Amino acid sequence: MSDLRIWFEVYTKALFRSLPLLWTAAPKEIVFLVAVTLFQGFLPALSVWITKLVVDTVATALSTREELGYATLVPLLIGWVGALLLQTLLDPWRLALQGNLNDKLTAHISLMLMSKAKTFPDLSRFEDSKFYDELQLLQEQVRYQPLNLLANLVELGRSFVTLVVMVGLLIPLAFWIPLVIAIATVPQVVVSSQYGKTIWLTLFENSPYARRMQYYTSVMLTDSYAKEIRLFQLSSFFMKLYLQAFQSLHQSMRYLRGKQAFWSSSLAVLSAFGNGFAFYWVVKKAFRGEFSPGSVLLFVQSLTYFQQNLEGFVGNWLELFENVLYMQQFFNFLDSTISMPLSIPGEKIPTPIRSGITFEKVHFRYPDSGWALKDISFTLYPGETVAIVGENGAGKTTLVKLLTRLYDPTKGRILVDGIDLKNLNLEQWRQQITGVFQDFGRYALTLRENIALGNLEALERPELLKYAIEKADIVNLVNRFPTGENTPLGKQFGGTELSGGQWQKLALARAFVRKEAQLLLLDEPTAALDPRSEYELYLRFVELTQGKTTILITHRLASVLMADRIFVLKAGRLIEDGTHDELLQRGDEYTTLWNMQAKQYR
Ligand SMILES: Nc1ncnc2c1ncn2[C@@H]1O[C@H](COP(=O)(O)OP(=O)(O)OP(=O)(O)O)[C@@H](O)[C@H]1O
Repeated sequence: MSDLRIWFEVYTKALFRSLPLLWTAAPKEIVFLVAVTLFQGFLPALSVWITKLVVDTVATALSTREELGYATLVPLLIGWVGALLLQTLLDPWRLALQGNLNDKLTAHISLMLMSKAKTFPDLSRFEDSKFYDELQLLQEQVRYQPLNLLANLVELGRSFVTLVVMVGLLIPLAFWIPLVIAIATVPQVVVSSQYGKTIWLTLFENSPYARRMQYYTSVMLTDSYAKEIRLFQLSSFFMKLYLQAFQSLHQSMRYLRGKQAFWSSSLAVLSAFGNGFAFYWVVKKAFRGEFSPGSVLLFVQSLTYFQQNLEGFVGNWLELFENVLYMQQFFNFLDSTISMPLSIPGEKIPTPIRSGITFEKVHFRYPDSGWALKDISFTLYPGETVAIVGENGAGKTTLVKLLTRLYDPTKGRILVDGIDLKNLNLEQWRQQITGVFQDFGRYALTLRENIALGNLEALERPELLKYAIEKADIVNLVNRFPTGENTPLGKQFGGTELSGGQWQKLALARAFVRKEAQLLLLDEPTAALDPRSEYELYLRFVELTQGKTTILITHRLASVLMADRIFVLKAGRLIEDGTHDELLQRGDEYTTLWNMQAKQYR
């Protein structure tokens, strides 16, 4: 019982928190929707009442053998047709209002989701699969859950109005009739609500399956995988995986939905008995002449409306349940604390950095994983270029993630001119960094915007854009397009598709457009470039990195010759540190790697 009470409290809290939030999204549409729907709630009662009047007038005329005059009939006819017409006329307007409301609610909630996501400064949330599952579910259902919450609430209101008016019509005949029918319906409401809750929670628990289904669909239906799917003939394989995930999800849902339907339909029999009994009672009374024919008609119609609206009421109540649970999950997301402690406003960034960036016994492990970095200590001196080499999985990219504070070290510290990175203002720190990640973005925007993402000022400063274009050596590429910098890129919205290497050059331009950054991070920046482009880029390397502290991660050892120092990482440890010549003289890991590559060229 106390469990039920807690549940009820959580539910009502989420409901009442949702209302002001939805209200701010579209107050005008909500007012109109409520007004139209509630007004529609009165209309059935109006037509039932007019029908009764018509029947009674006809019956009296028949018994007294009087002529029915137009003066009596026409107002009744107008009233009856008017009520019917209003109901039909208002429906399209209600639908149009709901459409507009849905657009606004979806945009409002989606923006709130994005605003919250913006407050996560690190990557840990996005790499936590449970959290990611929940976020996906919220995002998928944003198009209908908030709207349905309002629609169901308003419908509840409408059904309630109709119910109250029908009760008003029924009570003069027999006060106990609505009471009996309502009581017979209560068990159905309670049981259905319980199942509604269980079904939603099960859906939530099973969201990894739902996400897998979505993933397999995207593998089959998007262009990113189209080549391999066809070459390796993988369609059936992915469809099988999809079916497996579907069956796991569907099995538990089907069972619960079946149970819910069984109990709801069984309990519906109870309310049918209530109705049947009331019907028998009224017809008997009419036979005895205690009720007029109009009253019998009024009774039968009111009872039908009463029953229909009661069912509608229960249905809306159940759906509302699911909608509120969605909103509750949404609020859980909004209330989730940020995963990284931030120093606000934080200490100012030394400009320029004078003594350097120091890693002091830094250890790092990803959540639920082993150590990715162990006991790393070094200093990056201002203006120097350090190349980091090492096998796949050695920890090179992780090191860059710590430097950009996409994660904090698990143990140890990173110091910038002696100040702990955690105490610096994060936003300002990131403004000091530029670079190219291994998995750089390919945005479906114009070429100009793709570059300016590195420094949005460039949208208004053509000279800055020109500077980045020249530095990344893409003047010819830009000039090749008739629309130049304004050429839309990416296939998503019908833009021009670039080659892998051209995209990478664009990513380099994006890095260079952040001209004032002190730190340049290049994680495999030439992996997709042709030998000539790569050669030309490295020829200008000194000029490109002028005035910046640079970290270059690369597997092509020829390019590390540009570096002042080379770090060799192995299984998360920094095992060697020195110039190319020093490391070759030492004859350890670096020498082995160097000789392996040199042999290939020979
Ligand atoms: N998001 C993550 N969650 C858990 N483990 C991760 C994550 N990213 C990387 N790792 C693990 O951390 C280790 C270091 O990975 P990292 O990406 O830093 O290697 P790398 O040296 O950059 O490799 P590569 O040369 O292949 O790019 C690897 O064992 C990897 O499996």
